[in-house]
Amino acid sequence: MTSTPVVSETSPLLPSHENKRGSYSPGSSRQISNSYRCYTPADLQTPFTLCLEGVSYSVKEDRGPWWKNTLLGVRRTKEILKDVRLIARSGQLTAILGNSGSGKTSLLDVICNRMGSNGKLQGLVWGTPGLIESAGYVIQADRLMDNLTVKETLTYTAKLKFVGKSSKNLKERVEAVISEMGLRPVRNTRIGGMVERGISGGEKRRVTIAIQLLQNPQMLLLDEPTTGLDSFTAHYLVQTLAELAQRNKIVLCTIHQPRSELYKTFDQVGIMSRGEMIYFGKATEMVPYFSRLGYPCPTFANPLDHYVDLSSIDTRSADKEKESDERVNYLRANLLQSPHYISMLGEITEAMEADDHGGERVCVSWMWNSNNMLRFFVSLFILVRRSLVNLYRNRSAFFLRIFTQSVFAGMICLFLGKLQHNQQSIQDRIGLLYQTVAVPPFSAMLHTIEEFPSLRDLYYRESRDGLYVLPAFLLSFCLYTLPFSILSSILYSTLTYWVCGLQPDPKLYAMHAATVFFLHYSGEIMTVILLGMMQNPRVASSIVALILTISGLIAPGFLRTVSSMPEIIQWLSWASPYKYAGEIFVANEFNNLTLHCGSDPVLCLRNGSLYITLFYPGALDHMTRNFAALGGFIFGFIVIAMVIFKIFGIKQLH
Ligand SMILES: Nc1ncnc2c1ncn2[C@@H]1O[C@H](COP(=O)(O)OP(=O)(O)OP(=O)(O)O)[C@@H](O)[C@H]1O
Repeated sequence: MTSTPVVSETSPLLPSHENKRGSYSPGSSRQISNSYRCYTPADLQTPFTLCLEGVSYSVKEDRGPWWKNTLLGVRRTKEILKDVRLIARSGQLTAILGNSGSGKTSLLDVICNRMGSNGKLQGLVWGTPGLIESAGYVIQADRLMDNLTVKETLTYTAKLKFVGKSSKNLKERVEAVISEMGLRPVRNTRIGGMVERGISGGEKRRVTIAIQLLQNPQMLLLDEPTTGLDSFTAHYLVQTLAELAQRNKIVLCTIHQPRSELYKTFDQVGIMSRGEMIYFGKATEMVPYFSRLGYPCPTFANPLDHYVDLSSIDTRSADKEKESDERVNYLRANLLQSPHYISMLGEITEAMEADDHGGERVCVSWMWNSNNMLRFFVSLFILVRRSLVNLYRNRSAFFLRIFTQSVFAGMICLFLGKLQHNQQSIQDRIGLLYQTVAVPPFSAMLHTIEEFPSLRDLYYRESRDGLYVLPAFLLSFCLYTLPFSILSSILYSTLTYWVCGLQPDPKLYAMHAATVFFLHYSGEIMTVILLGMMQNPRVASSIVALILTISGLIAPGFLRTVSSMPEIIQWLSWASPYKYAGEIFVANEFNNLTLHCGSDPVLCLRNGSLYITLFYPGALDHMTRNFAALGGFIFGFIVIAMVIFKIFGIKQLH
């Protein structure tokens, strides 16, 4: 097996997990070389082979109450895969079956090097050079953008995947994949979501598979591709997978409750229990094999279902568990001694000995072979455009993004009316400014909570597929929300400022609107930070709401003068954008504001500047500092978001 190296180093923009990819597992007895070799698809030789030799995978799991885990470090090791051996060759469709929790998904994760960081892998995952690195992995859930059509979904993915390729080539590839997956009739139909119906569940699965086929992988791994589909659609999908395999690909899928006819569609079947293989071999030999062991398949029973049940551990009672445990041990022991399994072990050894790459790590060059800077900016542009198109198609969300703040503003205007210049109007002004500090970040949070989680989950999948890197994703979200933030802030400010009658000076108005924008935008990014830490949007929104409410209470000084607050709270207020925004609003509005005294000339504030002197001393001199601080907060929040996503990593999605 020879191949031509094309690029000798991986890209610095490559996500860290990409750099770790290699044909050899950490526990491998073969030596792992530090150098990378890169291949173009043309270098990937046929036939392709995937071998697993003695693969065991375990994770550290928390045990007992959290405080014990945290303080005493009590963790137990959980074995997920035990001594798994298998071989799959191009042209074969292999199905991995097993009851829930038997380790099917973990097996695919291990093959594709997508295990979590708390896992320990032993044994060897070996593939023809470039095979594993270029593999397509179809996860259980369809993470797609609801409002894009099938063709648009594939076109955007192709653009992200093949930066620098001509649009004619991309179009051809997209059309080819659409035809391959039988999506022609729905190519211009929207994907659809919970509210607006689009293509069917089976078609969504096909789109998810089509995405992986864009790069024409030689190996396709699918985690339960038929889950949630009716039996006809599931059958049709598995037939498609068999056709894909016939095009010289390795297709390996885990599957739940397949129809009995599918039994003949699979070339190989693996049945797992407790992380061990109970059967691995040709599908057609499965029934005779189990029959020889004394477990014939009853007439009219689905052999796949029957033998999965047979190899499952029944935990309903201690007796049943013991009995099923003994049966599974018996089946496992027999598999290890069976002639077809022993001959497969020989094939594994033979396939790996034919490898002349000596354990070097490989990468596939076409994923990252274009100029990195160019790739970064092109992916940024595509991501922004894709998000905008997706949002624009959802008219209600699109208009809400622009006008929600204006509705708030309208309510405030209705409530306050035109502000007077009497003594009571001081209170009215402070009330208006308090709302102006509180509303923008809150309304930004509402939109981000609605839109960001699905984009984030898409990022988790697409970055694992090597489409783009974290900075491109986060910056694309910042750029995508920027025009909405600007527009809705201008609308909000214009309404409240001119209808309520704040100081009629265009320069002061511009400063007021800019401050509203800074607050709105910082609310967006603060929510992104929380959504990077927490998967559950409800928890994230509660925490953001709490932070915003507390900040609104203590930082701008509208409810209680800052100087009269306990010192610790005064210090805390420095960490909130509200403090700086509050000062700008007050300085803007109260400076040289003429106020009438009415009937009581003694208890009277004739000039707003006095209000500033009393309650916001120095606010007029701090204007530049305050604007710089607001800009700094936005920059800081973006940096924190990057760090948070780095720390919390790319979630494993199934
Ligand atoms: N990172 C992890 N930490 C702790 N336990 C894990 C981890 N990954 C997998 N497991 C456990 O390993 C076992 C096998 O999980 P896996 O998802 O591979 O099963 P499965 O056969 O795909 O199940 P299903 O058919 O329900 O999806 C389960 O008990 C699961 O809880």
